[in-house]
Amino acid sequence: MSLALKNIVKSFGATAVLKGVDLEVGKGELVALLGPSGSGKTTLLKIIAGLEWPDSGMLEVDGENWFDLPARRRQTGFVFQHYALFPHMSVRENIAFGLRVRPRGLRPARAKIQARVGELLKFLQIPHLADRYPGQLSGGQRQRVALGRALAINPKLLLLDEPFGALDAAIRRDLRRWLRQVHEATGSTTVFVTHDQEEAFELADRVVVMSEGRIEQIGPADVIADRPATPFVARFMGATVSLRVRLAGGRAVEEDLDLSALPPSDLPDGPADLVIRPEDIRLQRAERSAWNIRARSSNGPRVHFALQHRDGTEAEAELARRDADPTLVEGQRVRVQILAGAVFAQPAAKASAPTHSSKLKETIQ
Ligand SMILES: Nc1ncnc2c1ncn2[C@@H]1O[C@H](COP(=O)(O)OP(=O)(O)OP(=O)(O)O)[C@@H](O)[C@H]1O
Repeated sequence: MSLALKNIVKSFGATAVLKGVDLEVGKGELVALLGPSGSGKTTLLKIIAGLEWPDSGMLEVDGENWFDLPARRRQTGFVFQHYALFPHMSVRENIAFGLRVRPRGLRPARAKIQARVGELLKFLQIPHLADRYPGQLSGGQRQRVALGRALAINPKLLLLDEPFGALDAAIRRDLRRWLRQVHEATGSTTVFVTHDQEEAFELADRVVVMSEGRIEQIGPADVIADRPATPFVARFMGATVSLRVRLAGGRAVEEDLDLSALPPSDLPDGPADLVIRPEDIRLQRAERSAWNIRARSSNGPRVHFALQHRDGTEAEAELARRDADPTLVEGQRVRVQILAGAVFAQPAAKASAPTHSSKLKETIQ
């Protein structure tokens, strides 16, 4: 099935949590909702599941208005991080639960339920755990059972909220691969929530980046990483350095920065923000430069430089230890070369803010 959310608005009291969300998910697609804590991901997922209601907006599934359907009729399977397994039920009973509580008329016969559970145990590679209780399982095994419980009803739509959130990194990686295989085998349309970029990028066909109740960008992982649509997405992807530059004839220019490696931009001339990953900055000793190294520190394989311009502007660079010139020490003046970065026109209100070289000019005058 495919789903379309249209202009979803939701507030809790005075707090606007979703501010007009539009999203389409295609049949069989695996989509990740990615964003910082509080951006509205879980609320959006709950609205799709029928566990929360929006103030306004539409949810169409295969063209049908789902806001007319109560949660139990929506045939969605969900795994929420805090939606624990029933501790007094065995694995087999937990997986059967969703089928046993289906409304009369939709509930399969007992033998059918047993057969479906047997099938799922095999599919999830956990038949040996069938008679254990949740308390006798590892975290990873519990998540497999939780997914089994969600899949039992043959959901039209699978909704997962931080499904591997509480597990350690190695188990998360294994489960991710496994979930991708499960998704490919079932073909179910899946929406999952995560704040872990790696998880979103490895698993999803498309990633939806959310911030403060809005969608900032929707796209495949490589497009989000290489062509962030907004400064927020660029920063969220690790571009933590933001510098004011000027655009002139499609090129970013700034007196004290070497920007020659940046591709041309099609933005109009004028002030702009250049958003850069610290690892895309190269430094070279240059005694007359306006930039100097304020601090150098290291975290094992990486060396981190805190940089400061004469006008007070700050930036940071990070290099692999083997690439870091040992003479680049605190107090050293350096030429700053930007190898890659995303350029954004400044919003009109901010357009009059000085670039660091114009601030510098004001200081000199
Ligand atoms: N039932 C509720 N009552 C009041 N406020 C709520 C409720 N549920 C969520 N919120 C608020 O709505 C905002 C968005 O919450 P939501 O759980 O959707 O964000 P999220 O992006 O999933 O965050 P996280 O990654 O931390 O789970 C938060 O500010 C949260 O405090």
